[in-house]
Formats: sequence, C-alpha cells, structure tokens
Amino acid sequence: MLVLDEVSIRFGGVQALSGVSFRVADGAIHSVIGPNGAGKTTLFNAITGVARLSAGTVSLAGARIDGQPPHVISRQGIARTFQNVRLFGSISVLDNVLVAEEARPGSVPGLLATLACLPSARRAEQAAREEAMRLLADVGLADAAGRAARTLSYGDQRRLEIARALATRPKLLLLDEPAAGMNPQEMARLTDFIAGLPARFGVTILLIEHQMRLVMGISDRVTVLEYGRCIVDGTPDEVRAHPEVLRAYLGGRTATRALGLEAAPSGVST
Ligand SMILES: Nc1ncnc2c1ncn2[C@@H]1O[C@H](COP(=O)(O)OP(=O)(O)OP(=O)(O)O)[C@@H](O)[C@H]1O
Repeated sequence: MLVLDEVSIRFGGVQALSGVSFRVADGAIHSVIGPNGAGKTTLFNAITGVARLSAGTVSLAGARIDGQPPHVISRQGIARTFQNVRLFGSISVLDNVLVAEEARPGSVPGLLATLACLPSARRAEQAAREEAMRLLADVGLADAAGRAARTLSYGDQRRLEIARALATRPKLLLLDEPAAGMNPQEMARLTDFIAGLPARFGVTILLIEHQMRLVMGISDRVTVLEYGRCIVDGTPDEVRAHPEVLRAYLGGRTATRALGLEAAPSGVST
C-alpha cells in the first residue's frame, strides 16, 4: 500500500529523516516507534505532503505521491489524525462527520442543485446523513450524534476523530498518538477499536504511538526510528528481541519493560 524509499528531510541544520525506507502491506497495522524527536511526526508530514522531501520517494498503491500538495495527496486516499484533538467542538458529532464526508472527491452535489433545493440535492444530503450515522454506529457513537463534539469524553473525541478520517474513505489511515492522554480503560477500548479497523473498513493503518502495549498488541509490523534513521523494521517479536531497540529506544531496564518483555503493572505502558 505504501512504500518509502530512502526518504530524507532536512530543516535547516536539522536532519529530521535520513534515508528512511520501509513498506506497509495492504490491510496491515504498521506502527512507527522511537524516542522523542526521532522523526515520527516528520515521517507523517512527508507522507501527507506537508513536509518537502530533500531526497527519496513515497508511493501509495503503486503511484508516486511525493512532491504533490497535501490536498492532492489526501484525495488519493490518505487520511490522518493528529497528536492533539482537532474537532469542530461547537458543532454536533454528526456534523463533524458530515463535514469530512463532503471533503471526499465527488461527494458534493452541484452548487446549483443545492441552491435550488432540487430533489437530487436533498437525496444526496439524506444519503450522506445515513452514511454518517452508520459510521457513528460502527464506532459506538450513534447515541451521541446530536451532542456538541466538545461535550464528549476525551476517549470518545479521539474515536470521533478517527470516524471523521474514515468518512473520507481512505486507503491509508495515519494515526498520530491516538492513545495520548487516555486513561487505561479508554486505551483498552481504543486498542480493540483500532485492531478491528482494517477488517471493518478495508483500510491500512500506519500508527505512531508511545504506548507499547497498544503497539505490540495490535501491530503486524513495527518500524523503529532513532535520530531520523530506521534502525529496525520487523514483527513485534523481532523488535522486542532486537538489541539495538533495547539500547536505543529507552535504555536498559526501562526499555525492557516498555517493550513488553517484562510484565508491567496493569494499565501502565511506558
Ligand atoms: N518544522 C520544523 N523545523 C525545524 N525542525 C523541525 C521541524 N519539525 C521537526 N523538526 C525537528 O525534527 C526532528 C524530528 O521531529 P519530530 O517531531 O518528527 O519527532 P517525533 O519523533 O515525532 O517526536 P515526538 O515523539 O516528540 O512527537 C526534531 O529534532 C525536531 O526538532
């Protein structure tokens, strides 16, 4: 689904990514981990066209996407959530999803049809609402459809963000620290939710996450970055056992526990 080949990004004197290469298989959950400042968010910015590559290529489903502006890349089937919740807080949960549906290519009825309130425009609006409600039901938020988004719990806001991203019908969904700030119960629900996304929505997931229980529990593959370089790319078991990872990721005993080699107290993941 996604191929990064020798991707490098430089910000002035900072080499944020250096020759990063890996592949994300169609329908997989693929995680990117690494210490703070390793280049994870920059990697997402490279894929989505927000950051300009200084070298290398990015391909989605066999077609080069690097060098294109973000709105063009998003229309080719990439959606994204961010480290911080970015919802329209004062409008309803349903409207948050409808806005995202309208961003989808070919979803907006003709302007004249809308202005003239033609039946075709009303039908399109009705279909959009029904689809948005189905999506909210899928993510367990149907009962909250009429509530202002800001009144949802933090965990539900993050699920709404994912629902909104899914409303654009992406091939590839990039999730940037979706569990950030969650309590253990919210994180457990989120873990199950993300694990089910490829089968339910036919989407491929690329996930940045510091919560190692989540990463190791649901990923098909894990790429480890350090100082902008890919140091390991393998299955969760390969990554857990890799001495470079134990050395680089956090160091010593803390890493052993963070990477799930030793039982952590219930609900504690880093
Ligand atoms: N726009 C920018 N201008 C200059 N330097 C940047 C810019 N964006 C990122 N960097 C630098 O690039 C490096 C990688 O940053 P990035 O945010 O990608 O790391 P990260 O792995 O996502 O970190 P975190 O886990 O803290 O979110 C850091 O040294 C950061 O300071």
